Amino acid sequence: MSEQTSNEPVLAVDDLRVDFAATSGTVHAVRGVSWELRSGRTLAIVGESGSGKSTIAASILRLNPTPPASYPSGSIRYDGRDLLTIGEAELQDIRGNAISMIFQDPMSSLNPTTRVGVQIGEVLRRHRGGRRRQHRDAVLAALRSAGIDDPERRATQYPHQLSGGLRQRVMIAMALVGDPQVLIADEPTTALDVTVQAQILDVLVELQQSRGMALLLITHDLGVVAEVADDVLVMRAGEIVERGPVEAILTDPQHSYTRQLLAATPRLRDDREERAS
Ligand SMILES: Nc1ncnc2c1ncn2[C@@H]1O[C@H](COP(=O)(O)OP(=O)(O)OP(=O)(O)O)[C@@H](O)[C@H]1O
Repeated sequence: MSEQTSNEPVLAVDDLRVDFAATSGTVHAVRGVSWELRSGRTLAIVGESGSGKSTIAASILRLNPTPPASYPSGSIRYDGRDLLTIGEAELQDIRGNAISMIFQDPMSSLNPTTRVGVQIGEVLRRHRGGRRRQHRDAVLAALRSAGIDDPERRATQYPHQLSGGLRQRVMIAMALVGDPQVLIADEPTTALDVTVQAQILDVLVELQQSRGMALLLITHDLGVVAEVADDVLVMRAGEIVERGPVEAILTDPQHSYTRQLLAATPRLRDDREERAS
C-alpha cells in the first residue's frame, strides 16, 4: 500500500450519485455529492432520516444492493483506485482491513454462535493468513484498545453474554484489528443509552487520535457531532446543503435547514441560549 501524506485526502468522493430501483419508481438517494476525508480528521455527515447518509457510507465499501437494484456513479478514490470500479477481490482486501465499518446494531454483524475472540481472529486470518491462534495477542490488544477490561475472559464469551455497550466495543475491536486507515461509523451510538453513548464516543475519539485514523461518522444527532467532529457535511434529500468546520456549523449556520436541525437538538439549543444570554 502506498504511503499517504497527511495533506492528501485518504478518501475523495467526486459527484457520487446513487439511485435505487423501488417498486414505486427510481429513488435518487444521493444526488451528486463531493467531499474529501483526511488522515487524522473526523468528518461527520449529518441529516434527517432518509437524507442519504447511510447510502453514502455503504457506497464506500459497495454494500448497497447490486445493480439493477441500485446504481452508483461518480467516483470514490482511495489509494489511487476508484472503489466503485475495482474488482471484487481487490475490494475484499480493502474491506474490514484498510477501510472498516461499524454499524448501529452490533448483533447484525456478529455471529451469535461464535466466541467474540474467534470472530476477531478470523478477520486477521482472512486478511493476513496464518492460523487464528497466531493472532491471539493482536485480538486481545484490539479488545483492550476498544476499552474492554479483562479481554482474556471477554474473548471467550458469545455476543449474547455481553451488554449492548460491550458488544459495540467488540465491533470496534473487530474494525480496528486490521489497523485501518479509515473507520466508517454509521450511527454507532444510536441504540445505546446516554452514558454508554458517551463512553463509546470517547473510545472512538481516543482511537482516531492515537492512530491518526480518518473517521467518517454518520449521525442524525448534532450533539454527537459537537463532541467528536472536526468537519461537517449537512445533507438533505440526497444533497449537501452546508459544509464546514464543526464550530462554524454549530455557532453560525448559514442554511435554514442546518438551523432547523440545531433548533431540534435540545442540548445544543440550551448551550447556545446560555452563551447568548
Ligand atoms: N435498498 C434500498 N432500496 C430502495 N430505496 C432505498 C434503499 N436504501 C435506501 N433507500 C432510500 O434511499 C434514501 C436514503 O436512505 P438512507 O438510508 O441513505 O438515508 P439516511 O439519511 O441514512 O437515513 P436513516 O438514518 O434513516 O438510515 C431513502 O429514501 C431510502 O428510502
